[in-house]
Amino acid sequence: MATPTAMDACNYCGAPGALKCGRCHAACYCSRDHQRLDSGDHRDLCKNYTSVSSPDLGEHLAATCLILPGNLIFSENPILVGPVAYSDLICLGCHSAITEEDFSKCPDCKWPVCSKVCANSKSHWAECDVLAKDELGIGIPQHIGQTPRYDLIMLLRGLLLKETDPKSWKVLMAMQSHKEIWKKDNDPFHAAAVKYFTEVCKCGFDEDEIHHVRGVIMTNCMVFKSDKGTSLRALYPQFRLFNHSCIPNIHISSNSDGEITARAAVTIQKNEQLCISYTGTMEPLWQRQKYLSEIYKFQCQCKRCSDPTEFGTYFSSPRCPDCRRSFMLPSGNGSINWWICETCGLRYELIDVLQEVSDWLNRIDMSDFIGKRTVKQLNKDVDRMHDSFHPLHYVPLQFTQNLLREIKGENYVTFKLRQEIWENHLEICDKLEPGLTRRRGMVLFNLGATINGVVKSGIAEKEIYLPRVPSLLQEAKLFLLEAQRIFQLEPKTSRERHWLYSITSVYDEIEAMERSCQEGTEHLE
Ligand SMILES: C[S@@+](CC[C@H](N)C(=O)[O-])C[C@H]1O[C@@H](n2cnc3c(N)ncnc32)[C@H](O)[C@@H]1O
Repeated sequence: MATPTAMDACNYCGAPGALKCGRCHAACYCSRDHQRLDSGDHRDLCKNYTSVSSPDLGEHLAATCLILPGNLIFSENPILVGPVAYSDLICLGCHSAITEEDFSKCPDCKWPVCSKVCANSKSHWAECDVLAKDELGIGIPQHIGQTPRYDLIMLLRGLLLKETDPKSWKVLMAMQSHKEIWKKDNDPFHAAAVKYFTEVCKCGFDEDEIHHVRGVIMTNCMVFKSDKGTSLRALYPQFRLFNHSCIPNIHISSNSDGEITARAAVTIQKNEQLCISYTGTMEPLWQRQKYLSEIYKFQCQCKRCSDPTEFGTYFSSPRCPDCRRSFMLPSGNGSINWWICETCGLRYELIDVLQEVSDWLNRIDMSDFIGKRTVKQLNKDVDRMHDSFHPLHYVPLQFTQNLLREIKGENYVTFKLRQEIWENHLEICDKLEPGLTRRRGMVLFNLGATINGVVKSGIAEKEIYLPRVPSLLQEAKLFLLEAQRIFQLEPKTSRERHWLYSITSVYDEIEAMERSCQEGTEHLE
C-alpha cells in the first residue's frame, strides 16, 4: 500500500483520505463524516479561484481547478452602498422611492427623505453634515423625476469611509480607478462631482482622493434592486476583481441587501480567467466597445470581440449590399472602423454600418406593425429582415423582442409564431450567453410555456397532429426543467426565485395534460 502524501491525508484526522472537497479539489477526507466535521474550519480556506496579475489585464481572478456549471465561486456583502448615478428621487435614509411632488426634505441638508425618522437615521448623519454646506442648494434635487445629482451621494459615502470605516477605505483605495484618465478626459460629470466637494461642500477632502473614489465607483460598482424596488449600486472587496468578457463564464445574482453570489455559468478549466460582462451581452460590437472604453478605459479583446463573426452569429454585421452573398465583417486587428465583405471585398466605414442598422431600427417602429398586420404578414416581416441580416443578428432580435410583447391572441397561429421567436432567442443565448444564466433561464421558461400553449391551442383548434403531442410535451418539460435548475441557483431571497412558481405551475399543467392524454388513449383501447 502506498504511503499517503501530505495531500492525501484527511484534513480532519490525518488518516489517508481518498475523498476530495468538491469545490477546491485540494482538501482530502477519509470519510463524509470527517468532511462534515471539518466544514467550519475549511470554509474560509476553500477556494476554487485565485487572484493573478498580468500587464495587459491587471489583477483578475482565475480558476485553480476544474469548475463545473452552477459551482459556487463566492458570496459576499458590499462595503459601500448608494444610489445609482442617474436616479429617480430616493430617500437617503431607507432608499425607498419618492414619488410625491411635495416630498419631505431633511431639515438640515434639504435632500429628499421619506420621513423624519429617515432624516434622523444614524446612517444619514455624516453625509448630512457635508451636504448641509451647500447653502444655495446647487446640488440638491428639487423636483420629482430622474436626476444625475445622486452621483454625488455614492461619492460622498465613499469619501466618508476614510473616517467611519478605515478597513473598507483601505480596500477601496486598492481598487482600480483610472483616475489619471478621468482627470485628463475632462468628463463633465466627473469634473462637476470633484468641483462640488472641493468648492461647494468644502470639508477638507483631498482632491486626488475624490478623483480616485469616483473612478473606483465608475470602474467597480455592481447595480442591484433594493427591497424597496429602487436601483442601488455597491462596491465589493472580491467582486471588483472580475475582469470583463463579452462571453462571460460567471453569473452574478444578488439579493435585496446587496449580497452577491458568483457562480460558474459554464464549465471552466483550471487556470482559465473568471469573467463577468460589464455590458449587455445582447448589444452590438460598437456599442460594447464604446461603453468599455468610455467607462472602463480599455479596449476589449475577448474571444467574442476577436472573432469577426461573433461565433457565427454575425450579430453586428449587415449583409453585403453589393453581392448579398456574405456579411460585412470588421476588418480585424481589433479595429471596427472598417468593415469588409467576406466574398466580394466591398469596404464599408463604421458609419455606413450604423446607418444601415439605424434605418432598420427606425423602420421597425412597432406602431407600424401592431394591430395593423396579421400574424402571416408579421411572419413575412421577420423573413424580410433575415434577407438583410443573419437570423441571429441584433436587429431581428430587437424586432422580435418587441413583437413578443405586442403579439396578442392565444390561438395556434400566434403560439407558433412565439415558439419560433423563442427558439431563435435560445439559439442566440446558447452562443453569446451560454450556460446557467438568468437570461437563458428566462428564455427556456418562455419556450416551454409557449410549446404548452401550442399544444393546448393546437388540440382545441384541431391544428395539431395528435401523435406528436407526447413528444412536444416532453420537449417542453425538458426546457422547463433546465429553467428550474437555473432559477434554483438564485439566492433564496432574490426576486428571481419567483420564476420558480411559474415554472412549476406550467410543468404541473403539462403533466396533467399528459395524464389526460394517456387516460384518453387507454379509454379508446
Ligand atoms: C472591475 S476592475 C477589474 C479588476 C482590474 N483588472 C484591477 O486590476 O483591479 C475593471 C478594470 O479591469 C480592467 N479590465 C477588465 N476586463 C478587462 C479585459 N477584458 N481586458 C483588459 N482589461 C480589463 C480594466 O482596466 C477595467 O477598467
